[in-house]
Amino acid sequence: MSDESATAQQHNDESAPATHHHDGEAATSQPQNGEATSESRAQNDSSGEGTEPILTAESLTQRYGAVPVFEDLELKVEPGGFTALIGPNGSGKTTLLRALAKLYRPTAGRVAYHGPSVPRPIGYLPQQPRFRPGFSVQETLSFYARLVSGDREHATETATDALERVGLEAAADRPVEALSGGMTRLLGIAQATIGDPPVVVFDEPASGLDPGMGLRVFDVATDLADAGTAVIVSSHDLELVETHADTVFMLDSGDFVAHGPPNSLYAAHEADSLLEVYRAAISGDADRVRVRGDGE
Ligand SMILES: Nc1ncnc2c1ncn2[C@@H]1O[C@H](COP(=O)(O)OP(=O)(O)OP(=O)(O)O)[C@@H](O)[C@H]1O
Repeated sequence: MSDESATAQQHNDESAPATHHHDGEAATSQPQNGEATSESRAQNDSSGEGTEPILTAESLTQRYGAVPVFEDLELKVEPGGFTALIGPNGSGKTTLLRALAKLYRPTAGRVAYHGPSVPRPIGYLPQQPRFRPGFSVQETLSFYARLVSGDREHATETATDALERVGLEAAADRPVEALSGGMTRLLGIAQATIGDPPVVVFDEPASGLDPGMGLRVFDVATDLADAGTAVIVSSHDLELVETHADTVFMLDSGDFVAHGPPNSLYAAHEADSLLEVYRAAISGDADRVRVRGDGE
């Protein structure tokens, strides 16, 4: 299967059509306020103080030719934490998330998974999930379930559980090519959680979604974190991030320019919102996309 979101083990082509993929209409989504959930969770500081990390990046460096995307990044992710990665377009979020999902070998440094030995340690939602047309939502997820566990008998049940997790069960029989963008992303999230990986990495899961659906997606991620999964999410929606994330990493010019729980970041930057922190911490002209290697 070519979908990188499948087993998160050394796949390289995120955009390659997989054996299955998606598009969808939202099933009923009743947005919940993720803030209370986030607050009720322990404040996990991904600096790793006090809790054993489940995923670490050490001296992580990625270059394309001579052009660096990031250099010597250090990162620790704890079980049950909601970690958000934010930063300007082109700052390297997708590149970093794919490294964290162990989908490619970085130029230097390493990503290490320290969790339990399971068939699927890390689930991954690509920025633009695609599924092979001609299959229904249920068939698509059943396929992934068989792929991850090798268990044909329980594949349907596993697929149904994953669909219910994202509220997409009403679309179970719909062909994946007949799903809306939001439904497709929900299917991608369901796919990424097949096999209950201890770590999930979601690349811009709320991108292109209406506000209710975006909130729903972040609430699903919060539920996963509450259940003990280490959740790593990139997003440009700073409001969703500040109401859901335990820890924020702000990536800019190849470095983490801010890192910590939202409240700590407000205090450190004398800010009242993540947007204010973002404006204070991110360098340069906010009106222009900075292209790495172009004058940097
Ligand atoms: N395969 C590649 N070859 C060369 N350069 C690449 C490649 N993939 C990414 N880059 C460059 O690496 C930088 C980081 O890209 P990346 O997609 O990781 O950024 P991002 O923060 O996810 O951006 P966005 O918020 O726009 O999705 C960009 O300058 C991009 O052009």
